[in-house]
Amino acid sequence: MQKETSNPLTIAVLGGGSFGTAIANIVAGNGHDTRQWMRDSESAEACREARENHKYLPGVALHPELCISSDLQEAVQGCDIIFVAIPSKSFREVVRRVAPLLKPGTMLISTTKGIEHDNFHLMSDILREETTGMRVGVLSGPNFAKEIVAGHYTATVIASEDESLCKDIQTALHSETFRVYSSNDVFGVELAGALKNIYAIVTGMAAALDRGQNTISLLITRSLAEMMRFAEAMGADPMTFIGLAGVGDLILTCSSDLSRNYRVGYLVGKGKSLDRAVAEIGQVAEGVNTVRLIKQKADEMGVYMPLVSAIHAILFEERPIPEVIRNLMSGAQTFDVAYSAKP
Ligand SMILES: NC(=O)C1=CN([C@@H]2O[C@H](COP(=O)(O)OP(=O)(O)OC[C@H]3O[C@@H](n4cnc5c(N)ncnc54)[C@H](O)[C@@H]3O)[C@@H](O)[C@H]2O)C=CC1
Ligand SMILES: O=C(CO)COP(=O)(O)O
Repeated sequence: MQKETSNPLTIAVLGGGSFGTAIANIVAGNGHDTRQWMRDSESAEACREARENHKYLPGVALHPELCISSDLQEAVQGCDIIFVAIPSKSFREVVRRVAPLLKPGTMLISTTKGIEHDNFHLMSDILREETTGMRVGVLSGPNFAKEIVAGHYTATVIASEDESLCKDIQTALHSETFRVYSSNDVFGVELAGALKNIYAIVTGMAAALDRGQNTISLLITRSLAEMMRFAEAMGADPMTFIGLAGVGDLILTCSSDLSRNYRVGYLVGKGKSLDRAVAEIGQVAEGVNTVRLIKQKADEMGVYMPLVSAIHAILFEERPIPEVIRNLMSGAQTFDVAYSAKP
């Protein structure tokens, strides 16, 4: 359905996958001049002709006014807002290509829940490093692309130190079924989105091993404790983790096989190799790389993250699952809640 907007903007979405398509459909539906860029001209042509992104969101009609292009310059020219929905592995390469094509003051919004391979740069770091004079934000929350396009009531978070950017993104994305909350803790929101993928692998594995709801609840709650402990050690605000981008996305991703990360864990739990599981899913599962990076960082900083160590041991150290579970269950029994509202 087309919504009238009093302030139509020019918006590009970079990335031809499921989340890029979902975001592009929302903003086009809100009456903005919207272009979706995908690198492959054949895929762009197929989406244009069928008015459907058959590979990533089969059966979902693309908005009639959404313009799909494989020409980067055409897609981003004159844009007020650019959403970057490119997997972390290729994020820098795409931002570097797009940087010289932007007008000053463009709002650049990452939707990517990952950490750059081989270093510890988050996507907003890359946006700042590769461009000058742009306004940067991060979008993250409990947001399965498939449920967004199906019109399920959904909320997300826009994080930026730039308050007016937050307002503009809230207005551009808000619809009858989509709400956008704001935060000024960019690092916390972004870290939460990346970290929760690890724990979705863990709970997917627990589901494959036929563990019940007690186990899932234990895992989700202790995952949150670990995420907050790590966030605090890294200088983020742990309270951000009790919001939509933290516990909201953690519950979502750890409870549903719509999550690719959960499915990786499930397949490994059923005996498949990690490579086989990733190949079978055929879409990005950011958590696999994030496990490696967080394990390394937590070890360097001396942060206690038993679930990260456990899933790392299973995925990358060829340790048998029963042995890893035994170790986890025999670890020290400490305080439940380490944070207190009392002064
Ligand atoms: N799918 C979802 O429900 C959600 C995904 N996200 C995040 O959004 C990011 C993107 O995810 P999806 O769209 O779901 O991934 P996807 O696997 O569905 O699609 C990724 C897209 O990126 C493109 N791509 C890969 N390398 C590229 C390159 N070098 N240049 C240009 N394009 C390239 C692929 O061709 C594909 O179109 C991920 O970091 C994910 O964590 C965030 C919220 C929800
Ligand atoms: O981040 C997501 C939902 O909020 C999607 O999770 P997956 O990348 O595991 O599919």
